[in-house]
Amino acid sequence: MSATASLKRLMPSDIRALKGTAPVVVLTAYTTPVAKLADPACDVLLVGDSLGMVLHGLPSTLGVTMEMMILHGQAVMRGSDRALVVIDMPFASYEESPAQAFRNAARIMAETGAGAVKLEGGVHMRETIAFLVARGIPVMAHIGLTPQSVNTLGGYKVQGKGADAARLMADAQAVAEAGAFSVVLEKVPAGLAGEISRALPIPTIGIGAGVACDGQVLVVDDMLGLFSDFKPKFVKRYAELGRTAAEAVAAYAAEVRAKRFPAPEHSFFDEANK
Ligand SMILES: Nc1nc(=O)c2c([nH]1)NC[C@@H]1CN(c3ccc(C(=O)N[C@@H](CCC(=O)O)C(=O)O)cc3)CN21
Ligand SMILES: CC(C)C(=O)C(=O)O
Ligand SMILES: [Mg+2]
Repeated sequence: MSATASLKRLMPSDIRALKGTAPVVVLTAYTTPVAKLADPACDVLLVGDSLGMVLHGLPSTLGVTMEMMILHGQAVMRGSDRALVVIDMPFASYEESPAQAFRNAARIMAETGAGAVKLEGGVHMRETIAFLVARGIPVMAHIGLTPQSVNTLGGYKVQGKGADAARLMADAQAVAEAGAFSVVLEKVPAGLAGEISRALPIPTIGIGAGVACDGQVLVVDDMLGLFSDFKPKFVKRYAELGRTAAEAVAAYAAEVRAKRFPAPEHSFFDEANK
């Protein structure tokens, strides 16, 4: 993040306009330091509700609260000045009614300054997405594997296989028609994701949805090798920071125990009192 915010931040309309020109690069970010390092390379920083599992040790995303999303959203805004920041609406903050969704989305926008929210659901969220967009809140949709519905989906399985393909296409068409500026496709067969991407006027952002999507997203801790509780097939590790960090911690512990740390160069001395 530069001290003088010279460049204008990307807006949902800019992301929408990338369709057919350049792939949309999305990573999650939950903190200021990670936002600082990801902002120059990414188009969108997603404050995902995956932060509940990755940062807070929750067993699923269902326990994530509005307060958690706003706190981490504020941290990511402070660490970025170029990428569009999109904040996940947490479980039970939008499903009840369009009015409930607007109240909570407006609070997220007002308290963080982020440019858009994301919510899970297709055909059944059509009315809610249209309600938010009509009232000034840009929405990124999320269909396919929607982790907040893990209990009704029966696990983190591939979605849209066989006869379910038509239903997923209907979800995609519904969120686009409702006014979403982009849609995440999670754990969808690559062929179907390509078909959806060609059919929609808005960019599709894939995670486990193949290379034919208009953009890609990964959880940053997964691709850096920092989160190792599970490794889905769709994750590629671009670094092994978890291993590097564990080795550094072990070296520190050994040096403290051996009285090799701190060395004189890490210590202070008073020449008057030796
Ligand atoms: N760190 C992280 N990365 C994610 O991609 C992610 C989250 N957390 N939390 C929210 C959701 C949940 N997601 C998931 C969770 C599990 C699988 C999955 O493929 N699970 C495998 C087991 C993988 C393993 O344990 O190695 C499965 O068969 O269910 C996929 C996406 C995607 N999202
Ligand atoms: C993986 C992305 C799409 C997400 O929803 C999250 O990080 O919560
Ligand atoms: Mg999410």
